[in-house]
Amino acid sequence: MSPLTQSAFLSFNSVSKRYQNQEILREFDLTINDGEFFTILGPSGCGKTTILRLIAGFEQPDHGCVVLDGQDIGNLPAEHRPTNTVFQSYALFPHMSIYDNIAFGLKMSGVDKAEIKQRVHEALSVVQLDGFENRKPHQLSGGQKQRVAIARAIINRPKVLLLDESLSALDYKLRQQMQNELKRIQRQLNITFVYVTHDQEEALTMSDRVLVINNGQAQQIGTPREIYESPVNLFVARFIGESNIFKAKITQCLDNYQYIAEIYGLQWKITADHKFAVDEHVNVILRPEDLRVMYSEDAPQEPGFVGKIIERNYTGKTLDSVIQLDNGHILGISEFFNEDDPDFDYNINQKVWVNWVHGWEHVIKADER
Ligand SMILES: Nc1ncnc2c1ncn2[C@@H]1O[C@H](COP(=O)(O)OP(=O)(O)OP(=O)(O)O)[C@@H](O)[C@H]1O
Repeated sequence: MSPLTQSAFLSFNSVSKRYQNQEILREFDLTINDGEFFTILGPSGCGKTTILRLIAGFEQPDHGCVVLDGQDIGNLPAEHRPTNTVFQSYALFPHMSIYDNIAFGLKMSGVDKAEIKQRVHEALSVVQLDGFENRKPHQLSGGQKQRVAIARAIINRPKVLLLDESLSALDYKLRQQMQNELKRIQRQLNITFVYVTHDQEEALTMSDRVLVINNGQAQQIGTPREIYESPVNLFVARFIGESNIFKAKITQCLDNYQYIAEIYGLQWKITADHKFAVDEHVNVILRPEDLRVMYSEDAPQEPGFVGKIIERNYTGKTLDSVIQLDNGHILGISEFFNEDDPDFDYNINQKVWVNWVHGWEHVIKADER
């Protein structure tokens, strides 16, 4: 099902929450759709885990309500909510077999043995750990422990699975594998996943939609592409990926949201999705891969910034350079190697000329921080 056809399933309606003197959320609104992979992304301490704990029932709102599948769950104890949480620490019982770890919740609820057996095997199959039931947690790798934690969390068929920085204990390669695994599991089970992370790459890779939050305030909610390509403010632009932010002034309004803007003394044609007026100040945001660089001696007769290479890093797929413009500004550039020029490189201090592909810029008001 595409996210566009899904309906509101979990919502925060004007929720406020404070701990002692610290206000974490104020009149916070949020809508999560049925069956979507929704990620809450923000810096440390911004309130991500608090949102998850409010859904799980480990915390109660001071004001406002949390509605799940049409029901206000504010007064429902955690153990009666149709939610389950996967913690970063796995929280497995070390002395129990994998089978008993996964069966634990069902045994406690008095489910009969034959059904437990069937459901444990189903859950192990979903996380692709068939045959591991007799091992103990210490006989598993980090990734396998994480799968057991997921199997345990899905065994009682929650409507919402909450995942708190669930992959951050894994090394880079394993984390990438588990990102694909989580997406596969979510699609297979078709339940709503709410995933909390401070890792923007993880958020972009896995999610149907992402909430970017800072200081308890929603900054932007959108698909990974919307968040990356059309950040609504400078916080989102800086938090998601790398950004080159040019301070600009509108000098002429053309048709169809096109403008001439002055940046560092040069006039540039820019396209925006807002109306701006002459003399208005804006920020023009360009990602490192949006900029074009040429050796100075090859520069065409077009407007361009001039500067020199002060750093160049080979990453395998790209050459990432830092350029200092003659006016002192610093730009980050990322260029993909391609068939025409598979070995291009720069020397430190090499003089270069920089511009960008017209239309790839993203323009926001100067006061949107
Ligand atoms: N039980 C508590 N009592 C008092 N303050 C708390 C409590 N739990 C969280 N806080 C504070 O609330 C703020 C938000 O915490 P929260 O755990 O929601 O942030 P987070 O975005 O998940 O951070 P991180 O990415 O570091 O886990 C932090 O300043 C934290 O210190």
